[in-house]
Amino acid sequence: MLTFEELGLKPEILKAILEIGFETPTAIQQKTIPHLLNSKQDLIALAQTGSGKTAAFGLPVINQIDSNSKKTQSLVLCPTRELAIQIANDFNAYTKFSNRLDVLPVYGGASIETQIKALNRGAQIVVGTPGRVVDLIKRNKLKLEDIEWVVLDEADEMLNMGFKDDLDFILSHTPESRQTLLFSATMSKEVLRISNNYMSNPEEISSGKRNQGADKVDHFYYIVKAKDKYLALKRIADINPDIYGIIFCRTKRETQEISDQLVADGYNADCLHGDLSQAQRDAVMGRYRKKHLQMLVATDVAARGLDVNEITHVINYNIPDDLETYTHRSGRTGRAGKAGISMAIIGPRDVNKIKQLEKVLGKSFTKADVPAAEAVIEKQLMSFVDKVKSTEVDEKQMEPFIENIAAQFEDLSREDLIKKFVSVEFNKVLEYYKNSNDLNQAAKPGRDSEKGDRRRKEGNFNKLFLNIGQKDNLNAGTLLGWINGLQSVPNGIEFGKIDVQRSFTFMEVESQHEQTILDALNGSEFDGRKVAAEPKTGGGPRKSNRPEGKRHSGGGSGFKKRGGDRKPGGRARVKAGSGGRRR
Ligand SMILES: Nc1ncnc2c1ncn2[C@@H]1O[C@H](COP(=O)(O)OP(=O)(O)OP(=O)(O)O)[C@@H](O)[C@H]1O
Repeated sequence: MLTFEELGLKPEILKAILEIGFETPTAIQQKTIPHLLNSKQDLIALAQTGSGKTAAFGLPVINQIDSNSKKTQSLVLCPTRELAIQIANDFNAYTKFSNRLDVLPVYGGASIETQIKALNRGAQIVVGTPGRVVDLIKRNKLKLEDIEWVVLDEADEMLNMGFKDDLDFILSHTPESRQTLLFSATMSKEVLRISNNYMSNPEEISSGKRNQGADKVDHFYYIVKAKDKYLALKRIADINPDIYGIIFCRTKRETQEISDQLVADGYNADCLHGDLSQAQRDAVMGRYRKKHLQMLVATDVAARGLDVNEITHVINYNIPDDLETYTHRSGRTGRAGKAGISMAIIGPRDVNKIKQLEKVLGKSFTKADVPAAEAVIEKQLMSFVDKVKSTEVDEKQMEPFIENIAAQFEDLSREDLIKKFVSVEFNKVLEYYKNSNDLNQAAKPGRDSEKGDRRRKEGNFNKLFLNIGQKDNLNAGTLLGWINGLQSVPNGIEFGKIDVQRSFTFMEVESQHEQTILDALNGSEFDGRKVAAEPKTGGGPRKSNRPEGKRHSGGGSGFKKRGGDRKPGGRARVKAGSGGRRR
């Protein structure tokens, strides 16, 4: 294995690497550094999450920057401002001993004037998000005519976020002679599209198997009813008192809701998503990186590529449909050769998705049981005992009071005293778990199962039309999860084929339960949108004969997807996280 010295990096960079603490180059660095130092050929580099891709492009690019010129020579594009800041910070560490070399992060939500001033002073390397980079080019403040290296980091996510036009615009302002580098953990259709559109005859370098997740991550899944997902999340958090985790949710709204509920229940959590201001996002990331926050609830976009040390758990609050998303999520743990745990909380019909992930990732997932109340209580108690044992006593401060305190407890035996002290901390936990149920569910056949097919063939299914679709962040899995979580939907209803289109959905339901499902769906809300459902009678969506939102008799009108809304009659709906405050 080659050392950093043997790879041909400059002494000032080697000194910086030594100070950072990198001992040997990672597998992808072994391959990309010599290529980039010796060739101008475009490069696609694929390596698993957490394998050191930032240094794999950063070190060789920095090594070749002409620090005698103040012109911008390298542009790194990435999808989010957190990532831009992170990459710029990493580059600053690599350039610590390189004189006159400036790295500037540019991203939206922060003062453009400050960024323009810094650009006027000159920065050889600019790391930015596409929108802000376009803005700076249009204002003629960011000049790209001397760019030699363009790096596209998390390029697929940039396309997913709709930055295609921005990328076209930016790259059309860079010289043809530039070297374009694309770094990704996954080889997706988007990555291919980018290489076709923006790269010429790229060399492909990969380390490890394509699309493979981080090596040392163990994968687990829990099967629970949709309405119990939040309770399961709390139990997972409670049985891991030292958790330092990321919880991934589907939408900004869900991210905010779960985070709010966790905070209300006494957990040390906060959220990261695109509706927060720059200042809020910076504050959250700052607290999380310093470990002042134990749980970060995040959207996929906001947390893409984040490198936070020693994340213990990645929790998928729902299982994503595509492999790329799962790989990027689970890759927030198990970084730089460390171990990590990735968990998915899934519905009874989602097991087939786990099987698919197992196949493509080449890793097996272990089915785990949501811990029972007794186990959680024991774990919490023992963790408390450990904390008490390791707490340092400030004898000097304590001294004036101890005699008095001891006198107060004179009548209590040692055992009673312990019980009382522990109860101060634990009565709420014990109360919360007193009547708790087993949350575990057995796997049920997925919607494409043989049984489903057979029943469909037997003609037991009716087709429904729903006015929600992909643009409401819906897919078949989330639809089933949501419906199964509605209180008025009894267990055991079979669903057949589900066809989610952009703005509407067809779904099959057992004929004898058609009305139950229509009643439950009509008037309910999915992700803020009022749902209308009706039987599909041949030839396309049927025109509604009811005013929008008017419900069938006997159904639950106006109830929302989650979160303590009340049904008519005043009875509280099962609130995710019901059971009272934990602390
Ligand atoms: N040669 C090395 N030796 C030890 N640690 C390293 C080395 N190179 C990088 N690292 C560390 O590994 C971690 C992951 O690196 P980085 O963030 O570049 O991963 P990545 O491959 O870009 O991951 P992702 O695909 O998730 O964005 C960082 O904390 C980084 O400091």
